[in-house]
Amino acid sequence: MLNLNDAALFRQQCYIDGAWRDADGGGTQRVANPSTGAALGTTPRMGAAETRRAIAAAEAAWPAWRAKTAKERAAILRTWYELMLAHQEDLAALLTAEQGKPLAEARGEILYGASFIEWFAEEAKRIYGDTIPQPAAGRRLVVVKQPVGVVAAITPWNFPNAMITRKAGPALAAGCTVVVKPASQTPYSALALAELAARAGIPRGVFNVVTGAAGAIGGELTANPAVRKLSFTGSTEIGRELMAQSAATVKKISLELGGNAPFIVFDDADLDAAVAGAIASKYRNTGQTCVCTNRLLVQAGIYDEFARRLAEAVSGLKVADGFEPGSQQGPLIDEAAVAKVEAHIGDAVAKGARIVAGGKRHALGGTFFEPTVLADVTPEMAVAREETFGPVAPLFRFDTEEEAIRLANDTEFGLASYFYSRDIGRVWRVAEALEYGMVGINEGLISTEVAPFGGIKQSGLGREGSKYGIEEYLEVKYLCMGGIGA
Ligand SMILES: NC(=O)C1=CN([C@@H]2O[C@H](COP(=O)(O)OP(=O)(O)OC[C@H]3O[C@@H](n4cnc5c(N)ncnc54)[C@H](OP(=O)(O)O)[C@@H]3O)[C@@H](O)[C@H]2O)C=CC1
Ligand SMILES: O=C(O)[C@H](O)CS(=O)(=O)O
Repeated sequence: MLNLNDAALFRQQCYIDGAWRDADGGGTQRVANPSTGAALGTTPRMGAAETRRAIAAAEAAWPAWRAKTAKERAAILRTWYELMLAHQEDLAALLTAEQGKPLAEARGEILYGASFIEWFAEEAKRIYGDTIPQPAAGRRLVVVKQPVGVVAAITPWNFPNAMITRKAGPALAAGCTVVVKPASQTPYSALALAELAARAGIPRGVFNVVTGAAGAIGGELTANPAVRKLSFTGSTEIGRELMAQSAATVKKISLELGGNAPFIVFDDADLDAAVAGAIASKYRNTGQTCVCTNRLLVQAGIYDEFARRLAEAVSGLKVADGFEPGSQQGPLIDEAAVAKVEAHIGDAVAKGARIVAGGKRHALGGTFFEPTVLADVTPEMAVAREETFGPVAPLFRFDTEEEAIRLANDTEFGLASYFYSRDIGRVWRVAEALEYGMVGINEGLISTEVAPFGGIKQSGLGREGSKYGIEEYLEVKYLCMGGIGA
């Protein structure tokens, strides 16, 4: 069981209108540790009725929350941030227990998640408008920005803390109120955030967490006209559905969806740096991030040496329960994730790829999997088109810069991309030619609260973090004042 310093952070009820609630019918859903399969506890299996009440609470809380000054909201958010830091160990333990990632990564996620609250506490005070030179005498034109209203946030299991704060931070800073539906596999991080929100002085109804039947909850969140904004992070498939469901009430929408990140290594790259970057980009969270490298495109002249060095480094990664000291690769989230990894490896090998590291379920059993490197991978293989979302690094070979760019862009996704080169001309040519929302240049880890995170094409809409992120939660209002005389 969990040994938290502050047991009150482990919550098995939903948080609605400032109170801890069970589902109307008392239904619950089991939450398990993906490493051991052991039950951690349950959370309420709520549906449309409870969600309606959460939305009503958020709507009722909105006028008072938006009426606070930016400085007042900033101070409360800052307190929430400081509480997250003070409880980092407990939040990290909850996260590793329910999601499986190594404790070191979970601690990092808590800091990353908290950084969005810190950042947007500051941004709250910088929501500026405009004055516009009047086009006609006697008028004055002004632009102001106002909060969009009640926000629905639906978040995935792979970053159960940071994907919530990356939405709630700007939303609350802008003066909006929020209803969160976390992933059913990882609800406890969200509920702990609600407990700390209450302690921080975030008023009842401003921040709500509902767990349960995704379709029913999502159906209410997307259909209820009181919800004016939907922010979703998860698969492209579900993102499309939610976008369609939101159309009837014309909601503002932000989507952070799937990816198929290329990682290009040119022959002028620093190979040690490229190997380190590939490890960081590919195997973080056991390959379960939307910005993980999904395809490695390696120039022919250095292909064999890069493959050798990468296979050697990957073979040294420690696969272990997230709580085991030194663990670098935790379990995959569930059996379906393992099945997808096995299917991608099987398809590639059947079509001529070679396994140069790993390649099968780990001896630990369960959903642990050997970190894997595949060589001689070609565009006909499933790994070229589908997001593996697991610890598999498929190596494709290319000859020319033009070929690398064509291969890299040959996907409906456009979230993150990476390349390694020390040629300044090539760096600018390739960075400008890649059709992605984000480009790592000689860097494998690029996510930060200060930069705009997001994709193009079918990887999503909008940006999270940075000065751009708060715009997603604001409406622009134009004031035209007449009758002012000469
Ligand atoms: N671009 C990005 O930043 C990210 C993208 N992803 C992508 O998401 C996928 C893996 O994450 P995963 O969590 O499985 O994605 P899913 O899209 O299955 O789930 C994401 C969230 O959506 C909820 N959900 C599922 N179906 C519905 C529905 N019909 N109506 C409303 N909500 C619904 C889930 O609830 P429940 O858990 O109850 O099913 C969960 O909270 C990968 O493709 C990955 O690339 C993941 C993280 C970040
Ligand atoms: O959910 C994800 O995969 C995150 O968006 C990736 S990151 O922001 O932690 O890099």
